[in-house]
Amino acid sequence: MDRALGLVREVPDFPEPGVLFRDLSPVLADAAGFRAVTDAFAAALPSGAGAVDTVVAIEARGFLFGAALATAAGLGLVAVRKPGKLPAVADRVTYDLEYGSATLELPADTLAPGSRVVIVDDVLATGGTVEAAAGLVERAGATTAVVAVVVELTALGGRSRLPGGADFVSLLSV
Ligand SMILES: O=P(O)(O)OC[C@H]1O[C@H](OP(=O)(O)OP(=O)(O)O)[C@H](O)[C@@H]1O
Ligand SMILES: Nc1ncnc2[nH]cnc12
Repeated sequence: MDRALGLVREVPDFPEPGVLFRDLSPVLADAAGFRAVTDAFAAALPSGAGAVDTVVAIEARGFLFGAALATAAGLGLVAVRKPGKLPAVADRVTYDLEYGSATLELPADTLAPGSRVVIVDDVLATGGTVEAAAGLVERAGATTAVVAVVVELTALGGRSRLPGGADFVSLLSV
C-alpha cells in the first residue's frame, strides 16, 4: 500500500495558480497499486447489520475507484454525474469547489430508499463534493454509511463536512 500511495503525483498550480493538484493517474496505471487501493476499500466496508449495499461513485475520478470497489465487493453502483449527462435525473445539487463550483445529478430509478451506501471519490478537499453527494443520498431516502477516498487534503478541512454517522476511510492524509 505504501508503494501504491507513493505513486500519487503532486502537480503545482493545476488547474489554476495556487492549487497543488494530487494526480492519481500513476496509481491507476499500476496494476498492483490499483489493486491495493481497491482491496483496502473493500476491507474497510462494514459487515453484518451495518453492511452497505450500494456504491455511490462521483464523476469523474470517483467512477474509477468506485467501479473497482463495486466489482470487488459484489455491490451495485450508482454513478452521480456532472450536469447534462443523464437522460433521466432524480435530483440535483449545486455546490462550491476548491476551484469553481459544480453540480451533481443523481440518475433516476437507481438508488432505492433505505439503501446503505458507500460514497467513493479519489480526493477529499473542501468536502463540498462529498457533502453534495451525501445530500442527494439522503434526499433519496438512503443512508451514507461510509465515505471512502484515496487521498484526504487535511488542510482544507473536508472532514468537518462529512455526513454525521458515516465511517470515513482515507488511505492517505496529506
Ligand atoms: O472536496 P472537494 O473540495 O469538493 O473536492 C474534491 C473533488 O474535486 C475533484 O473533482 P473535480 O470536480 O475536479 O472533477 P473530476 O473528478 O471530474 O476531475 C475530486 O475528484 C473530487 O470529486
Ligand atoms: N488539490 C487537489 N488535487 C486533486 N484533486 C482535487 N480536488 C480538489 N482539490 C484537489
